[in-house]
Amino acid sequence: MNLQDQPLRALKGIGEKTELLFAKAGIRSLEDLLHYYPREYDCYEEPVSAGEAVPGEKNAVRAVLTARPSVRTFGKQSITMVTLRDGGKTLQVNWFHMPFLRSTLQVGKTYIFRGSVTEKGGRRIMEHPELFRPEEYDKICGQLLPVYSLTAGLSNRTVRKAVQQLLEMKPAERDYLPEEIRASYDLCGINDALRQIHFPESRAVLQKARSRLAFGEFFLFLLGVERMKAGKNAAPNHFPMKKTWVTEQAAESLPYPLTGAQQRVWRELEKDLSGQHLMNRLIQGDVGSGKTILAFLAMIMAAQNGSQSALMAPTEVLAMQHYKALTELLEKNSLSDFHPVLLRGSCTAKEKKEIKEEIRSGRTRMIIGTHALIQESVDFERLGLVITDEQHRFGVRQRETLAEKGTQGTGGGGAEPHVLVMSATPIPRTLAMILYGDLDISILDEMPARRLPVKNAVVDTSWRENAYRFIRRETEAGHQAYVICPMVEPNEEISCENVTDYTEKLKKVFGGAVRVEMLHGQMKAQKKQEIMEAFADGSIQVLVSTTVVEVGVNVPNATVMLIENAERFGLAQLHQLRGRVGRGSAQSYCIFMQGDGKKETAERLKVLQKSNDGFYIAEQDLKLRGPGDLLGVRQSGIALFEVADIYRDAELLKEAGKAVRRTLEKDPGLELPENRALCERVEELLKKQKTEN
Ligand SMILES: Nc1ncnc2c1ncn2[C@@H]1O[C@H](COP(=O)(O)OP(=O)(O)OP(=O)(O)O)[C@@H](O)[C@H]1O
Repeated sequence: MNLQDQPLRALKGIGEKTELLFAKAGIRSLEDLLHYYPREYDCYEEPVSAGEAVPGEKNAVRAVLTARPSVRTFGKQSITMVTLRDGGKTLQVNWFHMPFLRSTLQVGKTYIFRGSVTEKGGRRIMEHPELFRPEEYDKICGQLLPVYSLTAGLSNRTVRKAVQQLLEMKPAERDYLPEEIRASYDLCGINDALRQIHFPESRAVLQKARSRLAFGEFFLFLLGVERMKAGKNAAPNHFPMKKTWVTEQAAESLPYPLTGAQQRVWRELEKDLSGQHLMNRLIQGDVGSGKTILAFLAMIMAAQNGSQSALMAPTEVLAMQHYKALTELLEKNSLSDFHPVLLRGSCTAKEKKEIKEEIRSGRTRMIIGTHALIQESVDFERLGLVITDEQHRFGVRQRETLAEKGTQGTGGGGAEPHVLVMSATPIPRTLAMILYGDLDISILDEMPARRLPVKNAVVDTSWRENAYRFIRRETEAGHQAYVICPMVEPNEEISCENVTDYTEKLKKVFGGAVRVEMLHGQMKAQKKQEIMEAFADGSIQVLVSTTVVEVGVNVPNATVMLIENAERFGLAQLHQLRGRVGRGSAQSYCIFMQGDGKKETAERLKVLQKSNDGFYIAEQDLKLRGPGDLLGVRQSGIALFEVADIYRDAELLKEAGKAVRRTLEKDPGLELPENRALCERVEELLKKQKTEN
């Protein structure tokens, strides 16, 4: 029987009206119903006597009805009441709008009353309980019963009954998970899982069913991603680039040697750019691992091969910094002819017009910008490489919009460009696959040599004066400091530090010897630029800032980071902020100042004190925040799965990733007979995704 074609009316007791209600909840066929998983489970407790009922909890109370219920009416409202007695104790039971109970309940009979008990003025009251005959209750006692998400008019009982009927028809689905995978991960069959997810025999069995379904969802998704990637990687390279000695020369001109990881990733990039297929790659590296230079080398390689490249940064501050660093690198290597330009929202109309003309005519080969690159109508002459920095700040859609611009090139280059994405969000590889599904992943897992790990301190506000003394000492030694505040200006409703007042305060604390300035997102671009430049060249010693410096800002001479109201930031964000120091060879320090005095905050911040490793911190953040949101990961991941949860099931996700790799190693085209069901299912999934986009 193909459940997909079977309407709900095939079930007894479901008519047109109920069918419409089901449709509102998205259930249109028996197949939909089978996969409409419960939101939670209700466990019918062992009944207790009226005297034993515990306030604050749900109780099932077994009692003999000793008197007829009384009914009180107030206009159209009514309350039906009985009093259950047990020794000297009483329990009052109330129902709303059910006056008929007065005639249906029989004195002298035993009933089970099930509901939440409260205590008011020394009296225990059970409000609006479910009512059962003992023999009826015995049948369900101890069982886990499903609770479904409902729409108005559709009761849980109706859905439950419909599912029960459906399961009695013994629907049999073909299991898409190959036998061998099921055996090695100890997973039950799909039909067992479906039955048990609705009506589990026990909590243990329910857990098994859940794991099986979650694993299956991850497995299918990851396999789909691999197939999609294989398709994308097959796209021809419209901008084949020859390897060039110019990039080697640029790398050699740096004041440091590339780390082993940088060299490895650079070789991967070179291979992609010169290969037969289009590049779609993500570079993932912890803060300060040196991603930027790889982007610059790729841009140089593109320019040397006659293509334009565009680098899109998430903030103006960062775009300016990249522009400056790239310009210096080119000058040093006599490559200024590539003529880099900086396009940002705050350029004047005249500037924008000139820059756009340079891009359109092909005079410039390198374009750095912010969102302006996609917002403005920029025509590229021959866009061969698109780089987005800090991908989580942009959506996938924005990355694609920029890439699409390449296909409209004016100089005959109108074809899909290479795509490179850089991210400092350290997340496990499998999770990265969910977020950046269609990209190949390169990981920079080595920090530049001669970096001393940042020393951390978690303190409360009583330590502030010490912190200032410490900052003064560091500035006297020729170093610089950041102070981060959560707010720009004072706000009566939120008590936390703000950049405006704090800057004034520090100016007074440090006097004229130390230059203190502020930076925040609401300042004019010109002012921001001046401040950043003055901080970068060392003429400002202390920069009081909001989190605008969080991503990518690079001033290696800064050695102190003081974060006020550290409790207001997530661990991953604090790690990013800390990443602004420890970028040079001097010892750096990060002071997390806690303003809320809470023990939980101190515990959370200790994770940062313990480790400087972004991957470890991201993992702890995932664990601690549970259903929180790590830089938008949840939002992007949540809609994909019905049972699986990328946080709670992180381990399963990892295992599913391994299983996918194993399956594809054995059978890359999914052509073996045992993988037929799997292949069909994945194709279905990909087709569905395509039509949804
Ligand atoms: N191999 C290296 N050896 C020493 N210093 C390096 C090396 N590679 C890069 N650097 C320097 O390290 C600093 C950080 O590099 P970069 O800004 O590229 O880091 P990032 O990975 O982009 O970090 P973030 O995510 O914080 O932006 C820069 O000052 C850069 O010049």
